[in-house]
Amino acid sequence: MALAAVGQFCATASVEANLSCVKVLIDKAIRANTAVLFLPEASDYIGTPQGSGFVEGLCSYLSEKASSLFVSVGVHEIHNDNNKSKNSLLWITPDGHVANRYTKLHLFDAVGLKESDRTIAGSEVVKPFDSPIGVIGPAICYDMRFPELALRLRRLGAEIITFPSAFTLRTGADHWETLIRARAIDTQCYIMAAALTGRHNEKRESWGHSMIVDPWGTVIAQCPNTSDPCIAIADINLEYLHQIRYRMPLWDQRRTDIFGEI
Ligand SMILES: O=C(O)CNC(=O)[C@H](CS)NC(=O)CCC(=O)C(=O)O
Repeated sequence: MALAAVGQFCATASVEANLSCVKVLIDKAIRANTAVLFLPEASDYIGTPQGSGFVEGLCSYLSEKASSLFVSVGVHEIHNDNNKSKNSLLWITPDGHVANRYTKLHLFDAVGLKESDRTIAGSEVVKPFDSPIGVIGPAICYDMRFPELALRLRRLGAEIITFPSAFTLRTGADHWETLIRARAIDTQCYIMAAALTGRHNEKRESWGHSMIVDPWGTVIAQCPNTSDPCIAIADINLEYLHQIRYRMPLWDQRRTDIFGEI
């Protein structure tokens, strides 16, 4: 049995307050004996940041805990181009070391938001990497609307796909659960969808509904509808995953002769 958690909270512009929330979530995940904690996109701040040192603070807190918890967290990373940042996902080992990083490929320029004004897009798919719960393929939020990325991650060996998010209220209500379950069903992967929730500032509010979906598309854990920091936990059962892939062998049936290799 390997337990994993998705964490949810309401990030604001205060880096320090957000770090405090994340520490609470780390404590909860350790107490629940989970192997990995998945945190939302932009866990360091939403809006114009006040303060800095989020990643350093998270890493040193985690290493002080001397637990076996791994953490996946979405943050803004400095980029030297026009004061823009990268929207990145970091994979942090229990000793507080950043061992892997993915930068969001698809920026959210839609429904009145323009992420590309302050963000540089990534330029590569990151090869899925080993973890105590299985092989993880990294992706972020709006990336989930481009199924070719999730399919590529599956082809490269992913058993688990991450979508740390900060979905808008409207698109969240209409699309969030459907998109996540569709990606789980078409990749036959576990999906870890940790999301920010609540009102971040006068302009932004997020949908929340952090969830874990299994490779059959069933929602097996979901955070309650609250702005308080909380986690949802599920068992990641790779035997079950392999059964599903064996009984419905989509990957042997792809018409690569017609559509090419994904
Ligand atoms: O802005 C930041 O600091 C952090 N990044 C985000 O919140 C991003 C870009 S605005 N949000 C999304 O991608 C929402 C996607 C979405 O809601 C959908 O696909 O419907």
